[in-house]
Amino acid sequence: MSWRGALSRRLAGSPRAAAIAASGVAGWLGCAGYPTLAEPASAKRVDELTLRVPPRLAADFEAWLPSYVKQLVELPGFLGAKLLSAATPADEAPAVVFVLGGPGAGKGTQCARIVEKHGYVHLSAGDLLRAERTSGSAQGQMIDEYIREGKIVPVEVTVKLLLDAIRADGGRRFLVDGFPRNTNNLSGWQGQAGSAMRVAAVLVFDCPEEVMEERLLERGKTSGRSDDNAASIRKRFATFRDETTPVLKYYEHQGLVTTIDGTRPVDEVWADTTAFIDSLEAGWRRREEA
Ligand SMILES: Nc1ncnc2c1ncn2[C@@H]1O[C@H](COP(=O)(O)OP(=O)(O)OP(=O)(O)O)[C@@H](O)[C@H]1O
Ligand SMILES: O=c1ccn([C@@H]2O[C@H](COP(=O)(O)O)[C@@H](O)[C@H]2O)c(=O)[nH]1
Repeated sequence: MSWRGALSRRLAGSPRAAAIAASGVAGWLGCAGYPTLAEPASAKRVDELTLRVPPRLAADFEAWLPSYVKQLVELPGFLGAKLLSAATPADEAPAVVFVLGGPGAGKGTQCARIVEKHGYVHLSAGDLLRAERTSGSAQGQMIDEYIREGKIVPVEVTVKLLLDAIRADGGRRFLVDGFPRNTNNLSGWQGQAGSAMRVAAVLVFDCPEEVMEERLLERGKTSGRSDDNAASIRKRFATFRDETTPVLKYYEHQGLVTTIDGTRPVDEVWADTTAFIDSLEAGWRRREEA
């Protein structure tokens, strides 16, 4: 499958910008372990740029690569690159902060404090899935198996639960905790929620596996969670490393990621977390006043 997009039209007549964009795209695809750029833009005049993508990845790429490329060509120095359409939804759309990090990194703990101090609405994708699992719905058993195995539930299920919760709440500032977990989640979100929601930031809690494992085993003594045991924890770590890392890379390239060291005591992590939310809010206020 070849992917062709608006990039070529926007870059027509701007070979320098195209070459930079091409090497950026190729570098990123390479470092994510995906196939590299098939036809680098070396011609004097660039009318079209083609990326070859294996069929199993085609749907993912179609949904989110174009928006990534849009971000790329907006960077300063990309001479002549013009957007044909807005890269981000209107500012009026409800804002979402994705909260990511390995299992046990402290996402839920910090989110609870953000809710209390800053008034955000906290939606944990894992909590929504656990609630759906016990609701007696037909898909409950399927969700149960995925969670136990540390695998990622099909995106249609998760995005529907998230969007239903967002719409039911009607708020303007949401913390979406533990999502998107893989590139399929990302494309599903962009397809179903992309135009209605604004991803304002991605907050990542960084923590080594040994520390997270200790926390989860301790939590497992009382949590009642079917995946807080040594075997499931190992699988969850592997899923995070293999599937969530490319999502983090994607948002890093968009300049949306803030990483906080989650290894420290809760209060120290919180000091950085609340400072981050304050700076996010200050940025919004400045934009509103401008
Ligand atoms: N900074 C910290 N220091 C020590 N323990 C912590 C810290 N943050 C959270 N914990 C504890 O570690 C466990 C996991 O924390 P938490 O549930 O917030 O993580 P999480 O990232 O949301 O996990 P999961 O992805 O598995 O839901 C909890 O028992 C929590 O009390
Ligand atoms: O977007 C998501 C979020 C979670 N899952 C599944 O749930 C478990 C538990 O998630 P926590 O964030 O630790 O509560 C996770 O291991 C996945 O199996 C999911 O599929 N998609």
